[in-house]
Amino acid sequence: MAGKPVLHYFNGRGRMECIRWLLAAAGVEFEEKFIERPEDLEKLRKDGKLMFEQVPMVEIDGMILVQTRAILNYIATKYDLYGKDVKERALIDMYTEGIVDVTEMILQLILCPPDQKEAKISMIKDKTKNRYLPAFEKVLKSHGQDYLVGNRLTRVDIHLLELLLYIEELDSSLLAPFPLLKALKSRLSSLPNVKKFLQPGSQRKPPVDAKQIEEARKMFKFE
Ligand SMILES: N[C@@H](CCC(=O)N[C@@H](CS)C(=O)NCC(=O)O)C(=O)O
Repeated sequence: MAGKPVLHYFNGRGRMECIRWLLAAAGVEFEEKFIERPEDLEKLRKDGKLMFEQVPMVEIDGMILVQTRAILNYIATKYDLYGKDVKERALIDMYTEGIVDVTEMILQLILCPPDQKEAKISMIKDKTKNRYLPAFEKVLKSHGQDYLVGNRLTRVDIHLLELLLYIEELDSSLLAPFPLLKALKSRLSSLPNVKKFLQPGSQRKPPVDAKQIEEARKMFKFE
């Protein structure tokens, strides 16, 4: 039997947190090998484990996978979280890309120069409130099911839950005008695997320490 997947990334959310979320929601236990110093990343590169010299990297089922989307696609397919047919999959992909657009804006906020931060937060709040959350509320209303696509849990519900938690962290009032999204959030939060991952210590917290942010920026050459 294959061992647990091993996740290689730094001890932060970044591009790995959605992978952690999806594995956890599928009820898959995983191990983490944190990249703590530039040498850790260099070693993975020298060992030929990073196809494009980048992380996230996941060792799973005898494969070494890189590229966040490819990793998520594999997990979603393997654990039957990718819809029942090509049409459901098309919707899942479309909704997922919208979620990625907002999630990336929020995650990149920590790397934003202090003098631009306020303007960026206000732009993100505006887009979240007026563009993205209304779009997902509308999907739930017209679809009339407990989940975003089809009538069972798929990866996109998990991606959206992760995003809703980040949005609440940014401003807890943003979700207020969206009753169907709030109901989805509480339904998903009570699923046993999700509930377990919501326990303190399972998810990564945003870095608060300026030194930690600077180190990550240097190590990963963030612009
Ligand atoms: N398209 C890749 C991008 C990966 C990426 O940019 N990884 C960053 C860390 S979040 C990295 O390894 N940067 C180091 C470098 O590019 O040299 C993905 O989605 O996985």
